[in-house]
Amino acid sequence: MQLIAKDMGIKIGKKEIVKDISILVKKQQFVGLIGPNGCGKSTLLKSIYKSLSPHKGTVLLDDMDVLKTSEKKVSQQLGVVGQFNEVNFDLTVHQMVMLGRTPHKKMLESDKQEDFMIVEESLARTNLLDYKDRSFLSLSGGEKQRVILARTIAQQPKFMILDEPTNHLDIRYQIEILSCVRNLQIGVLAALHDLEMAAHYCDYLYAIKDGEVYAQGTPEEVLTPDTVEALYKIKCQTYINPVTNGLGFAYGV
Ligand SMILES: Nc1ncnc2c1ncn2[C@@H]1O[C@H](COP(=O)(O)OP(=O)(O)OP(=O)(O)O)[C@@H](O)[C@H]1O
Repeated sequence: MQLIAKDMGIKIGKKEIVKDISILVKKQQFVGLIGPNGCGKSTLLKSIYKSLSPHKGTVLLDDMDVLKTSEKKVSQQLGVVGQFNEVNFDLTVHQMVMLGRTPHKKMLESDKQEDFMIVEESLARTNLLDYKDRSFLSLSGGEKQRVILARTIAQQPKFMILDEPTNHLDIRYQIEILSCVRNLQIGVLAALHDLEMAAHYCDYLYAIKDGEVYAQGTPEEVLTPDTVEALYKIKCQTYINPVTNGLGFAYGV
């Protein structure tokens, strides 16, 4: 599915947090949002997945007008892994991941064989098969994050929004999770802080600064020392990472 978020403007109180941003994610593209803390990435993503109302703008998933479509219909197509995933009630990991099937069910419809198979596959993809009977609340932050991703995979979305999906994850799981998402071969829009990960996984990047698009293009076009220095107000040099053969970054203040 293709996502077009056009002319998005978002105010919180009187403050304009997002000022006229347009984003395009072509079919099966992995697009990243980068930028310093507080620049408006989460706010923009929330407005795209209907958790916040923009004061202007349009969001199209193929020809579905997301802002004018019911949440249930949107969630049959759009999966979200948000930044804070705390829940107050306890469920097993298996039950949590089964919740991902909800948008595809009628009210009070019970779980079918197909749902169990999809949940099993989602647990396998996220390396969680051994955790399925564990209580969600007993898990570490990183394990919880993987369960939320498994739940979103079980939803079988055609497009995914990820807000800092690798928060809490150690380096190995950061790589595993982003590879897992990439392998889904669906359109993805993800806010990422790690620039090496962004360079490695993203086809296209939008750099956000003060609620506006400061730069956009391929990772090589956007992640130049000048742009990184302007975004984060640090010193930066890029190099070829000898392990990944991708872009590497050296930082200093
Ligand atoms: N409910 C709110 N009330 C007041 N200000 C808010 C609210 N939500 C967000 N903001 C402000 O909007 C700005 C953008 O926040 P946002 O969470 O979108 O940034 P971000 O780029 O995702 O940052 P981070 O990288 O830290 O997650 C921040 O200055 C934040 O304090």
